[in-house]
Amino acid sequence: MTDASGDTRANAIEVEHVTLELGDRAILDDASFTVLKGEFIGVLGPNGAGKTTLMRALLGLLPLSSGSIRVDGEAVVRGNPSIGYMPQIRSGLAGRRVRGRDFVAMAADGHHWGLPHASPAVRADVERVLDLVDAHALAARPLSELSGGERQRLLLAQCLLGKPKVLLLDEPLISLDPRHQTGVVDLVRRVQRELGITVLFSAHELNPLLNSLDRVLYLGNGRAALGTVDEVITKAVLSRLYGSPIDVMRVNGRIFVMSRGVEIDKLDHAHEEGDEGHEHDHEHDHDHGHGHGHDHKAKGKHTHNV
Ligand SMILES: Nc1ncnc2c1ncn2[C@@H]1O[C@H](COP(=O)(O)OP(=O)(O)OP(=O)(O)O)[C@@H](O)[C@H]1O
Repeated sequence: MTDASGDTRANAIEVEHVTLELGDRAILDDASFTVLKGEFIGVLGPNGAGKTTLMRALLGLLPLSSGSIRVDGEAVVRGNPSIGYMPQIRSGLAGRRVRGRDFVAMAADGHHWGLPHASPAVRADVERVLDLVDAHALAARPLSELSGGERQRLLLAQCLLGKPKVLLLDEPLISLDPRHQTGVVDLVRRVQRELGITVLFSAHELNPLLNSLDRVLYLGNGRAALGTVDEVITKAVLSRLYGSPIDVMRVNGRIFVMSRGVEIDKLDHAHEEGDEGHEHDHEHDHDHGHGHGHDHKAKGKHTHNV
């Protein structure tokens, strides 16, 4: 967003006419939107809509077919210290004996072997982030003894190393029960406000985020819509993004997005529950090679802040 004087300093992420293609498919097609500094954005959309792909583009891991992206005023670049990234991980950590504190330290730049080899500056940063997420009690325990919610707390601590200005959190709620989901969302919201940073938090369900998010970025059909819940979670906008008729129902403060009478979250993600074969384990430099079997064809022109 540019004000009358052309000042863009309040912008955390500027996406301008971006097209992102994987294989012969346009995941985003001429999408434009602007996230402001200090916003908590819920990133939603059907399976395969491109939530992970967008994050990878922001990290400079995926070339843009066209358009431009700026993060904190700068063109995207690999290894951008302004960005903290939590990849979508749903397994692999539970079996690890590494202690929480060492696990956090392993994410510090150049300190893949944990605390014993870390510099005083890294050690201090590890303590700072453990404090931020209130994880000192977890720091001495092995990951294998922690709950999913507690491991998420340490993953968040890792993302906060180096004082990033933007956090990209890819589906942190996956595999968590509703109580732990609420705990993770509340924690991210608290830390985000405390530090005044910008958060993109992807999820396949809107309701756990409803009380925390400032705006929603909804992806689908090659398009993106960014706005408040009331602006985006509507029959008109979602029908456009899904490419088929969508109904939106509000019941007791919760919102249900329905397609032909069935809740769409359940349709889209039913196969994920306990589906070991579908797991993602994204590392910064790994290819994102899983397939979903959805056919998203970009149609027409798209996306803007609504
Ligand atoms: N290397 C690739 N080549 C072709 N298509 C790909 C490649 N990597 C991913 N895709 C496809 O691109 C689409 C976007 O995937 P992405 O993981 O970004 O979606 P998502 O919104 O994060 O989905 P989910 O909710 O399942 O995590 C998917 O349909 C995926 O199968």
